[in-house]
Amino acid sequence: MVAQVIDGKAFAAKVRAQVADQVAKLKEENGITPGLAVVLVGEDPASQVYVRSKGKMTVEVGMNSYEHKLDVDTSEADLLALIDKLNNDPAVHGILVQLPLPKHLDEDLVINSIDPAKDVDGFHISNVGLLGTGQKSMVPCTPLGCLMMLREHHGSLSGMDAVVIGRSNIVGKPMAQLLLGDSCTVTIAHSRTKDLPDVVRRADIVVAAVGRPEMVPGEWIKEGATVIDVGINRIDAPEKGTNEDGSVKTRLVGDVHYASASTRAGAITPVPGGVGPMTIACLLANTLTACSRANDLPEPEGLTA
Ligand SMILES: Nc1nc(=O)c2c([nH]1)NC[C@@H]1CN(c3ccc(C(=O)N[C@@H](CCC(=O)O)C(=O)O)cc3)C=[N+]21
Repeated sequence: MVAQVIDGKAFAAKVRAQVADQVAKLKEENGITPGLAVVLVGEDPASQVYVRSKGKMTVEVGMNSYEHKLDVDTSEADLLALIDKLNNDPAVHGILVQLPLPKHLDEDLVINSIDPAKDVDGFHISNVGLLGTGQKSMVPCTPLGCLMMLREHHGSLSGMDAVVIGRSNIVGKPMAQLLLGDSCTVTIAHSRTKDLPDVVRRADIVVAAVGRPEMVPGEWIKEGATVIDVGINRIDAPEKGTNEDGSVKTRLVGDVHYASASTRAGAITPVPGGVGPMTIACLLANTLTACSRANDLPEPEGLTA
């Protein structure tokens, strides 16, 4: 079997177009422009690239983008003061603090100081609890994007066996909650799981989110299963030659060995061009959702869990 490629890049463009449509309507009918504030502490180059692309797409869908770049040795008090200001700013409907934070900052404390209604990452304990109990919440962007792709491909997920590899608060755990919400039978696997190959072999849906390059080989995948690859790993690619400075060129790979998995899976997301673009699209969708709720307007259709 040759897997159907689930084109996250194209799907994300569709989601962003839907967001843009609804933002235009909000402006026209209600005079409201959704605003997203992104806070970046420090100068990690990968984070800077990511924050720039988020800012660009935010503006493209017609929202206001507020970028706050803070020095790497910003104090916790100063960061909390900025968050407090954003919490109280009516023009800001969504707040994202780019993770990871420098080591001297308490990530849990910082995240939990964001107004849960503006927590477009869905990382605040209050949103985690609401999601876990099936109540209306802000849903983490990456798992939401994965869920949208799975629903689009399958229609109903009811009764399917799903395995989530990875138990992070950012992806694994909320992904498992969403799959459970759609009536899958969910297994969360991790580094201590006994016989991971066997666990994966039973799954109709495999979500790989561990951050280890190509750790899931095709042989583990059940014929016809749907594979969602959350990993974005940069590895050396000597076959591509060297850069001008003599360093070896690199390429992006997922947590799944794509070539072998795509001969067994029914459908698979590529890296790049799969989950990554959907994450950003869902961030914009969440900002629109937060703005609609803040103004007692109906939930944007098709953009929430
Ligand atoms: N508070 C917070 N929320 C986040 O959502 C968050 C974060 N912190 N910190 C960093 C990670 C990383 N992340 C990515 C999103 C999209 C792509 C993406 O679109 N990637 C492209 C490839 C980009 C390339 O070529 O390098 C793709 O997969 O096709 C990548 C990475 C969100 N993160």
